[in-house]
Amino acid sequence: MRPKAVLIGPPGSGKSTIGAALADRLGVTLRDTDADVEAAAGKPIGEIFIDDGEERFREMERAAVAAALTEHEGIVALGGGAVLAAETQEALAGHTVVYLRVGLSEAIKRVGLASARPLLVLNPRSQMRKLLEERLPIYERLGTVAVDTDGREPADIVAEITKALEDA
Ligand SMILES: Nc1ncnc2c1ncn2[C@@H]1O[C@H](COP(=O)(O)OP(=O)(O)O)[C@@H](O)[C@H]1O
Ligand SMILES: O=C(O)C1=C[C@@H](OP(=O)(O)O)[C@@H](O)[C@H](O)C1
Ligand SMILES: [Mg+2]
Repeated sequence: MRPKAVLIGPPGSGKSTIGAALADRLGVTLRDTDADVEAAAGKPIGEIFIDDGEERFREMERAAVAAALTEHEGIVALGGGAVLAAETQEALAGHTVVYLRVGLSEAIKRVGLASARPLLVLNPRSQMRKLLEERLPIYERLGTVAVDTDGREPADIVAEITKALEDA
């Protein structure tokens, strides 16, 4: 069993939103590993960070990603930081990995200032800039398909991904 596509990219790139629309379009279901971690912990990600720390969140995230990649046949959306784990980088080999590109300003606009994302609560703009600098090379390397999302409607992005999957 393997997903039709795995979505990666920074927070605000649209992994969860585009993932749901893409799954709809393909008549399959979306598995969002952030939701899996929340279900396993029985609390929102913000609370996991506060109560248990980021390390514990990353440990749960690695397990959620490993399970989704082997159990799910539809679309899988990862959390933005999941690709930092060497184990996850290795597990993604051989999968169709769609990298959703987003620029700093648009990512900030999308996640908003009152972000539910614990890493972006303090100084969201500088945190996002740092995060992009660290991660962009990883996303670029792991993505087997890369799609620009700035200034584009979800439907347009979904159409491009669908076509890329057909051509693959
Ligand atoms: N192409 C897009 N254009 C405009 N807004 C978008 C687009 N993609 C996502 N969004 C919005 O950005 C926010 C973050 O999207 P989300 O899917 O949660 O991103 P991610 O899962 O990558 O962090 C949501 O409010 C969503 O509606
Ligand atoms: O970039 C990150 O490290 C994170 C991104 C979030 O997911 P989204 O990318 O879906 O926002 C979530 O997993 C957590 O807040 C950590
Ligand atoms: Mg998401």
